[in-house]
Amino acid sequence: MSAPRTIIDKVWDDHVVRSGDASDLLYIDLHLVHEVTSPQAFDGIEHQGRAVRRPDLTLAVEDHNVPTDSLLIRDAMSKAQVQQLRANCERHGIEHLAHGDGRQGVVHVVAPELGLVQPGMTVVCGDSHTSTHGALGALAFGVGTSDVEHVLATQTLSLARPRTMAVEFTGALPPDVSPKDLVMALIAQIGANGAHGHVLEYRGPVIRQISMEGRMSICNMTVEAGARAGLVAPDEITEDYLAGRPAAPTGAQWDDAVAAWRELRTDEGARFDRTVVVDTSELTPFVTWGTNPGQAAPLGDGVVPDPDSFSEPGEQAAARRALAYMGLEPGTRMRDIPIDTVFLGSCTNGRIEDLRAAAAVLDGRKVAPGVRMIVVPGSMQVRAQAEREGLDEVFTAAGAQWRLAGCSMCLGMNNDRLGGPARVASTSNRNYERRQGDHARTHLVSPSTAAATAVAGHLASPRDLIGGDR
Ligand SMILES: CC(C)[C@H](C(=O)O)[C@@H](O)C(=O)O
Ligand code: SF4
Repeated sequence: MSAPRTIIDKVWDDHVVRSGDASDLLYIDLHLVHEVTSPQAFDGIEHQGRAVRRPDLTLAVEDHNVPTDSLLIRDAMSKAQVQQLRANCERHGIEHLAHGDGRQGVVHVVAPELGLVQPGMTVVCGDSHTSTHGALGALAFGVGTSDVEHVLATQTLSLARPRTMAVEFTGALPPDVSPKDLVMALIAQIGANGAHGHVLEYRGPVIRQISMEGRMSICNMTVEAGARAGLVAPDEITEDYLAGRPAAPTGAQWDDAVAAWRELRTDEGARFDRTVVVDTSELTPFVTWGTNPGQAAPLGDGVVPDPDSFSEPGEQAAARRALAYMGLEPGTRMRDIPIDTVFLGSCTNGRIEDLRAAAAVLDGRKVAPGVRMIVVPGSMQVRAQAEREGLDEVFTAAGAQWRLAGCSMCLGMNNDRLGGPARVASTSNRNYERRQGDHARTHLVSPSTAAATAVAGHLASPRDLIGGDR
């Protein structure tokens, strides 16, 4: 009998075209492309007179640069980049979802909802949050532009075999703790670089209860722990999510696929290079106070930490710098931090369940005076579903703006970039300095925390609103 293997090793081994000492050449089953990291890659292959090897395994989506308040791209640079993507896709016969297409959206929301990502696949994209797709049991990596070129030309990629890490969420799951809070708690526990060089398998009883959307939020933020990728072994939740999606297999092929997916799990006794356990029983919603996703505290009783309380000099310096940028004083209770802007959206939390969670909190309530909230569905399909459920009306009645799909305020590559000083509660994944605007201070939060914060005008959880202004 062969030695027990992790699911990570199984997917890897299944895709090795050629093994080498330092790295293996892997076959790539799905290549996702967006306008920001692909222009030079297309230029590169054209310069060498090469064709795209498998246009049929490639999908392009416009997301980073598109405005979400209109279909008209006013910014000249954004327009040029989007037009270049369209021209490249046309020349190479690649399916392309343009701004205005009913399936357009953030690439990491779009590909799973079309059923393109399936268990056991390898997926790459020139984008760090490609890790999202691990939720479906795929090995999904973000790559750089030179790798995008390599994949376009050959449908393969040379990669060093990663170390493996098991992340076990154990314990009861408190009702107000969302998948976003779980992954923020993990990153706060191990640090923003704590999983460097690893691929994670999320395991244990808690992950089994979490929906596909929630698993995507968790896998999405895996890169914020420094990991290359993270995945969840497929189960019935995965099968139910995929059944009936446009690109999912049907008939006898579906039955064969499901039989194969059921075998796709870590063998008993397989060794991980590292194991991390996160006890979820005592968690409360998590929010960041600093300028990397690991600089986070529980909203329940958390305070802005004193930089001197960290043991490492590097951490102390990072905390000092973060507090200066964020304009925060040590000892301030997290829930006392006032907010003027709320962003609900992104590939972390722009899915239908995220919008439902926020709408449940906003229903019958109002966004606080002086607070601006924008709600940006992760895809046009999410937008349509939300409208079928009347969620858009809940958002607009509360005073929030209801937008088209795109990356929007997650990062400043479109006209949702914040011009002046702002303090933002954001459901996205990065709180780096200047990411949302030159003077923007970002606090990462879950969708329900974002909604409660919009109502309260300061960082707050839904529980804080009870007995309040309903
Ligand atoms: C623009 C792109 C390369 C970038 C990424 O790789 O993640 C962006 O999506 C982000 O979230 O910062
Ligand atoms: S939504 Fe944000 S994190 Fe996701 S791909 Fe777009 S910019 Fe990157």
